[in-house]
Amino acid sequence: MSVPKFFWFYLRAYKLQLLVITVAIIFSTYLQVKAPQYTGKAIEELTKYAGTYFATKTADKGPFLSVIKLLVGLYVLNWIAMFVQNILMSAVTGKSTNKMRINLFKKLEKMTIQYFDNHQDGEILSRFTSDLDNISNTMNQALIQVMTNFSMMIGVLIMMFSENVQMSWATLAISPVAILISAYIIKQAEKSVAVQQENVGKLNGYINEKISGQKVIITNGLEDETIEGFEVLNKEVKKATFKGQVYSGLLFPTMQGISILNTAIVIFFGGWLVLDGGMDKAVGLGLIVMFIQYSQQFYMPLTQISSQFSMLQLAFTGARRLNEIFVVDDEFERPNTTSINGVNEEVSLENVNFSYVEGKPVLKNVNLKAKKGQMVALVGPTGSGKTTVMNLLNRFYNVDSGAIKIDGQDIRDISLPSLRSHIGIVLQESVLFSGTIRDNIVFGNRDVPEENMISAAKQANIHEFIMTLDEGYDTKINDENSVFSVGQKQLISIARTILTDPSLLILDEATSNVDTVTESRIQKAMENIVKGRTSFVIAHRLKTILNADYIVVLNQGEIIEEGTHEELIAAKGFYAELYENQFVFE
Ligand SMILES: Nc1ncnc2c1ncn2[C@@H]1O[C@H](COP(=O)(O)OP(=O)(O)OP(=O)(O)O)[C@@H](O)[C@H]1O
Repeated sequence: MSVPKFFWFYLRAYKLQLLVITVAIIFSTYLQVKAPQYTGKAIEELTKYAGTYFATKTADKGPFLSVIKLLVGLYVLNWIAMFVQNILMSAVTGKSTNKMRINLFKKLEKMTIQYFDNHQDGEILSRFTSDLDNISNTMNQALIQVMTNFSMMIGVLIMMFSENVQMSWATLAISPVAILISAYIIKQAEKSVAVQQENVGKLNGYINEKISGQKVIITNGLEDETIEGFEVLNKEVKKATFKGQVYSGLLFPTMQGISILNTAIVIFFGGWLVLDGGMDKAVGLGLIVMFIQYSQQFYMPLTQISSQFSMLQLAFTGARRLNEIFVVDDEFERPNTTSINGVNEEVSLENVNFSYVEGKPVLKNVNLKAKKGQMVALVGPTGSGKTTVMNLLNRFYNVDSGAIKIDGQDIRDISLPSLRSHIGIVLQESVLFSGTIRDNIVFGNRDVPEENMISAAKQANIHEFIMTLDEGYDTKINDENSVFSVGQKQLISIARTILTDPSLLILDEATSNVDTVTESRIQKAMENIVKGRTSFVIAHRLKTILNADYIVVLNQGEIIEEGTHEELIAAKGFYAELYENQFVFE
């Protein structure tokens, strides 16, 4: 969608308001153009009145007062017209940008995990902040002024041509040059603004990343490097902003210069009309004075529009950047997908090949099967592709070739909502959302009875811990006093998953920062949650691996060994060696 189309998409619902705004602008322009005439008339009447009064000591104030009344009426009407413009524009801006914000968020919720993996959070966030702000500010502040100036220009054109056609053309002679020069400057400013917004996005991304990684920065003493990195990006923002400002700043004086040049042309041409064209001197002089004023009146709005251009630019760039998000592909769905009612026989990976980046295969011809109720442990060194298998099972990404099947049905033929409603996922770094523990456990399942929630928490081995908290299930997650450990967070998210009663489970065990008490709780919770469910576990603990029905060892995207623990030990291969060294894939 082009930028004008983008704006029209959001503004078309307010055609009536925009029409009223336009009429009000034309009306107030008319009043503004008219006002000098009435002011002149008032002076004229006042002079007449004063003349008569001084001569005769009596005079009629009536004509003067009626012009003054008219003038007051004119200003009041103009005030009303401007008030209507502003209030309506604020309403249209508020509503349309609100719709943009809603649509943007809705779009984010439909986008692929790939997009989030490939873009920094801050960069995405800056579309909600600076880009939307720029659009809103411009619509609120610059749009009415630009429209007013346009209408002024048209008004002046009409008046000029009704007075003298030859002189009008002389006044406009230089305007193509003015338009060409300003178009060039605007184009350059546009480029700089685009770079500026791009750089602001990158800077936001950087800040966001560093804030979330602050602990790592402090513990590794990386403060100075972090500041240096910030300064590099900040400098880029400064450079692009400056460049944009230079071009925008160039516009105003250039247009002023052209306007002065134009005045000279008008005087020269007017003089020629009188001297060589045989025009009456007094008429000619009046015409020159009139057109000098018109020339200034014509170039003034043109200059103002140009000076408002940098603001319009920011809004255009903002619209383009929002549009970039709207055109990103949604999650892939084949036509005519079906629903499933869970795993009834097995989940299988058949000749699965996958790469995040073309030419760099991450999974190579993977074949894997989990019978209903079985627990399959995925083990292997870091980067071997374990998380990728999980990403594919959940269809965060789609396989390049081969297929993942549930009961023989390709998961790409199952609708995403249906597939995901039967899959439960517990991530290594569990995410808790703001709100209470209760909110986090019943997440997305608000009508759930209290006893079900407590039962889930008991199975997840977290109920006892929650009961030791003063406010129990109503303890706020973001409360300063209740910082949960990684293990506790994982237990809460296990309770959340248990409550959704999935038939296929994907678990990534937490490895770090878990004390022994929490570790044994997690172990218990894991045993409870996998009971009776088909599950894939990225296992880091020996105990989990020993509990698995089947173990798959991945290395560089390939299955290098598979079988039960005993079988793998007997095979005396990669697994056996790691086991004997007590190095269990931590
Ligand atoms: N979003 C991504 N884009 C590009 N490459 C990726 C992406 N995610 C992972 N990879 C690459 O894919 C390979 C497998 O990664 P994966 O996360 O599946 O490994 P893993 O076995 O789960 O590792 P770990 O135990 O460290 O979590 C790695 O080489 C990794 O660099």
